[in-house]
Amino acid sequence: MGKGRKHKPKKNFAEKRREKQKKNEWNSASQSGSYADIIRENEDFENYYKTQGIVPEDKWDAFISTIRTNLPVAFRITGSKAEAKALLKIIKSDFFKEILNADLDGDKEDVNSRAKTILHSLPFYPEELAWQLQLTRKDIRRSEAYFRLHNFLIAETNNGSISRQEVVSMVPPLVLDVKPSHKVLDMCAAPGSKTAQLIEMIHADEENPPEGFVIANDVDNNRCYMLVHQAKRLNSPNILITNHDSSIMPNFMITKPDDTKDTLKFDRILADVPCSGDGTMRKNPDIWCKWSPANGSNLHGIQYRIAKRGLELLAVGGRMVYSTCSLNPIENEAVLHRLLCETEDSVQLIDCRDLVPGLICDPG
Ligand SMILES: C[S@@+](CC[C@H](N)C(=O)[O-])C[C@H]1O[C@@H](n2cnc3c(N)ncnc32)[C@H](O)[C@@H]1O
Repeated sequence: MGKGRKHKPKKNFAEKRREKQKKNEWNSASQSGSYADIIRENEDFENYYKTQGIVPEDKWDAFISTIRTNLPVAFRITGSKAEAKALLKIIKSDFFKEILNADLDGDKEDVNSRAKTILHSLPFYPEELAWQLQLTRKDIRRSEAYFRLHNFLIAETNNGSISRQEVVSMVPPLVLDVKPSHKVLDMCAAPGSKTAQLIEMIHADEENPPEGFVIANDVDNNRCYMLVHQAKRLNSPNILITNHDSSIMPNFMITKPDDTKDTLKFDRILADVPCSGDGTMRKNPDIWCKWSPANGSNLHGIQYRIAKRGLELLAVGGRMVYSTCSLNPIENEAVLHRLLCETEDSVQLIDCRDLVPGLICDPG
């Protein structure tokens, strides 16, 4: 018998891309690189938002200078409660303090307070499970200690114990207030960082299997594979992925215990709609070069249609969160205003700031 050729199982394209993405996640997170040369100015952007009055006049200068700076990296501690607790202990331990303090000069108190600025937990995230890290790529190159910290975070990301996620992206699932019994629909879910949070919330009670589930949908077939990856990583049997235009999402039919059919209504819906993304300039500085008021206006229609379909699929007494990563009132307040006018008293806007204590925010 001839020697068979040894076939190494080939990694498919998506797997290779994901591996590369994981490695790059923390590298690109520490920023600079190819974006260093971008001039962070756009006259139309400034005129538009100044005229819209999105921040009070006395806060404009602080606002504009902040959005010109790079975004700090943030991550969530994931996994079971026991695993999360163990990792949190490491992050709060002397091992971490030593790493952070190793490169700082000054007296002890000063060093400790500067180390806290570099790595600190987010006040509004429950149980200290979300953290922000203020390190640039330059810091990591410059310091052996930060390089070790960086490698620790990459290793923990690879084994699924932490998920890199922007701070603002953590907010919509928090205010959705998902409980293990809830039927949840995530209408525009890919790449799935918020879906992961929703699934974790469904599994919050580790003693009992949840009654609820998450249906994660995205119109983009390729991006749905990212959702499959998230679901696999979290090992949950309580997720279903669908690939549909959510503005015309069909009804989901269920069979009740008495064998009759009914339309499924959701207790919680997340409409994290496609948007111009101009709130992500600190992470994607190329938006400074591309920004135009038309970007937001062109998206208002689809954003409204997705949110409207969401309300139709929502159970009476349920909660829907509408979110974008745009600053533009045409994509935010105008969509909600239109829906509230059309639905009259059947839909209510609720104040959920009590679910994110310490988050600095203003009413729209
Ligand atoms: C802002 S991203 C969602 C981010 C995601 N929720 C997360 O946290 O990772 C918007 C997503 O909406 C999807 N999308 C765009 N139009 C859609 C539509 N009509 N129906 C469903 N998904 C849509 C895009 O493919 C994109 O993945």
